[in-house]
Amino acid sequence: MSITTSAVPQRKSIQLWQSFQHFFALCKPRVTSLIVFTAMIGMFLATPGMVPLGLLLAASLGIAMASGAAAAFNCLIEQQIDARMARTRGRPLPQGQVSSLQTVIFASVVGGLGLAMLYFWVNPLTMWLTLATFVGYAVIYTIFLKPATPLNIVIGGASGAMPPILGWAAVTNVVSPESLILFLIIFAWTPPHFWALALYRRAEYAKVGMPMLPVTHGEEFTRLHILLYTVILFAVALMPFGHGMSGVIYLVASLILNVWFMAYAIALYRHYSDGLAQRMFRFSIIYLSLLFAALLVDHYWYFTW
Ligand code: HEM
Ligand SMILES: CC(C)=CCC/C(C)=C/CC/C(C)=C/COP(=O)(O)OP(=O)(O)O
Repeated sequence: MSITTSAVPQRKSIQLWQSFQHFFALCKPRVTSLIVFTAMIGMFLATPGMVPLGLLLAASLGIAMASGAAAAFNCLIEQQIDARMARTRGRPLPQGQVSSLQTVIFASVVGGLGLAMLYFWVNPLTMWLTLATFVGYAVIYTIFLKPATPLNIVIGGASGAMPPILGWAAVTNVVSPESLILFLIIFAWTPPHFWALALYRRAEYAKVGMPMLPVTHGEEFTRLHILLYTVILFAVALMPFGHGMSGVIYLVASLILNVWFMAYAIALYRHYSDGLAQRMFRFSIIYLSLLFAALLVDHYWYFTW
């Protein structure tokens, strides 16, 4: 008797935990984490001192919730396509772990709460910019650009590049030239980041009819464009130093990371292999994380000493 009564609540709590995991997965948590990280760097760089803790928490959580909700809408809209690609068929919607209606309710509640938090506890400017970013990714990129043009990720990349602007606006209530420089870094980084993945996943994108660059213009053309965007990224990544936003620590870190990224782009351009494209994609994430971490270390190093 005691075994059956204790087994029921235990099963319930396991089910609850599994549901939480499914909804959490809809938010693309690893991408959202890096997005929030870049937004937080925008907040820290916007002030010489420490960001007030309450503001830091409210802005980070609000941006995380809006970003997670945007990702959930993307999963909802693309569920049929996701079901046909090996990389994405394990997601909660194609697996039937959550329904479309549940996803709409979840994304609306989480996104709405995130935006409300930004409006009331941060400032209206940050809320409006985050809403524009949300629409840019969930609607303009996902519904219109992605199925229509190989420039989808170049134009749509503007949404992914917004978080430092959001973070900066959260602290200062303005869109500053410095935050635009951080935007440009992510904007120039997005094409090599995505096209490296699209190269080794090109057969899947072709199968589902997504007009990604390697599908529409071929592998060699894509490799050349990865290289060209990496050159642009190199120049843009030096702008924080050139503009006087950061010092020698950032300059050295940036030079090392950019030479490394460039080495990948050149190697990929000269001799293509799926393995190399995969390594470059993985490195792109390390690159952006470390570049933004270097901005932070540099900022507080000079502040502290
Ligand atoms: C339009 C712009 C972008 C496109 C098209 C894009 C595309 C992708 C794709 C297709 C993946 C693979 C996901 C998977 O295998 O499930 C990925 C992974 C990733 N992206 Fe992006 N991305 C973009 C912008 C960004 C931005 C702005 C960030 C962060 C600042 C970011 C961070 C990441 C991270 C951290 C991963 C690894 C996720 C994991 O390991 O599960 N991406 N991206
Ligand atoms: C409100 C706010 C801060 C929003 C941030 C916008 C956002 C979530 C940008 C990230 C871009 C992203 C996850 C692209 C993945 O490409 P994809 O969706 O084409 O990849 P998939 O094929 O894996 O679905």
